[in-house]
Amino acid sequence: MKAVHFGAGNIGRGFIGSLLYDAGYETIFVDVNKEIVDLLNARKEYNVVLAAQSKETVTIKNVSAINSMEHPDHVLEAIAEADLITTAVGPTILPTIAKSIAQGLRLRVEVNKTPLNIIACENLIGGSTILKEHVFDQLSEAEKNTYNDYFAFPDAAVDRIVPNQVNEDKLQVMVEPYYEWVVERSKMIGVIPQIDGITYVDDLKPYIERKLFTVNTGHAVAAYLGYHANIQTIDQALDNKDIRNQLEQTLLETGTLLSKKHGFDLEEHKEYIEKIIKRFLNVNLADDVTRVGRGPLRKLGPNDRLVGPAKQFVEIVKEEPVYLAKAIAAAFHYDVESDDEAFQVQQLIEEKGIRAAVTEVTKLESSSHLFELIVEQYEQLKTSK
Ligand SMILES: NC(=O)c1ccc[n+]([C@@H]2O[C@H](COP(=O)([O-])OP(=O)(O)OC[C@H]3O[C@@H](n4cnc5c(N)ncnc54)[C@H](O)[C@@H]3O)[C@@H](O)[C@H]2O)c1
Ligand SMILES: O=P(O)(O)OC[C@@H](O)[C@@H](O)[C@H](O)[C@H](O)CO
Repeated sequence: MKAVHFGAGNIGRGFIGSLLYDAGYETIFVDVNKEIVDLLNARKEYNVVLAAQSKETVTIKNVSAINSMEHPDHVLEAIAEADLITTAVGPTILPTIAKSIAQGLRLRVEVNKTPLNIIACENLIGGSTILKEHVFDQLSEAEKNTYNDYFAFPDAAVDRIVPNQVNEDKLQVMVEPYYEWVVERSKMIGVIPQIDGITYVDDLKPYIERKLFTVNTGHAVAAYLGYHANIQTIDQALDNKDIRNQLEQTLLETGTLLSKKHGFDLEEHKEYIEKIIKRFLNVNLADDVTRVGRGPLRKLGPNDRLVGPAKQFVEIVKEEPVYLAKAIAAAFHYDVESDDEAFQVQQLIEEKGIRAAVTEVTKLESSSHLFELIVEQYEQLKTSK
């Protein structure tokens, strides 16, 4: 069995590649990073190290890679032959890889008319559905009809903290021991892949919202407030009493929303929160706040981990999400120079002011209470810099 995985980065090698190997797949990574691609092809294996005291190491074999800049035609051939396609490139890269996926599917319908599942493993609600839209934008009306019969894009939620890697061995990846991969079975086509570690569910919405609005919302709180307080890593941010309290209160807001919206038992959900906080406290990860805070333009988007639950909290819980508002305000203060999205947000604030920036980035109505709350918190944080 062959899997083609787009993105041989942290989650690609450290999580998806590892589970695919355990399930007996030969994995062909597609990436634009020449150094990683060349190393994968030279060695055909790499190590995954658990960020625990044991430092347990597993060797992932049966892998190779294609540089999509140098050999775009090889990518198409690999897609034509694949039994499964997965991605972990980051939400903003999906439109780019959609072009080669569309061309690969075109070749596939000529040479290998078998069903294929394409699973986007990104931190994004409806990630595979969005990828499908980008792929279908490349197709004619006639092609769309045919391709719907052969190709499926089941949505997924992936959870494993994989920090930036600082290993001498460029292929080695250190990952936390915990992982969860949930895939929407009802949207799949053909034979369901037998991969240990995948939980199949009929409706992904509750699972992706629980993951994004707890793990990633909590992470964002620690990252943006940690950065504001000149703290370097997520575990260190949680050692700060105020940030820890802000994180717990924010997750109580999203927890209240999730239990009201999806019927999660609030007490059980609090245990889920506790487990996540313990994962954040893992000192072996040394997870930099700038990795977790990366891409604030995306993270401040209307449906992402901060504004998404804040809006829904107002609609469903019918109270003011004061802690989420503070986290959003902190994200607007995130001014890491090397982060293109942070630069864009800061430039927007400088040129048009915070009110216009909040409107443009979050798409919130400027007449809403939530909007005022964010601006108010933004001004307050200014004084504590
Ligand atoms: N790291 C984590 O803890 C974690 C956990 C769960 C989900 N995710 C999600 O997984 C995705 C990837 O995150 P990551 O941490 O692995 O990032 P990463 O930067 O380590 O990996 C992304 C990889 O994609 C490659 N890439 C960029 N453009 C490409 C292109 N056009 N074609 C093919 N490959 C391309 C990059 O070279 C890189 O190797 C994101 O959506 C992220 O939200 C990350
Ligand atoms: O990957 P991002 O940029 O969407 O979010 C940063 C982190 O919150 C994220 O990578 C987590 O480590 C991961 O989602 C844990 O499963």
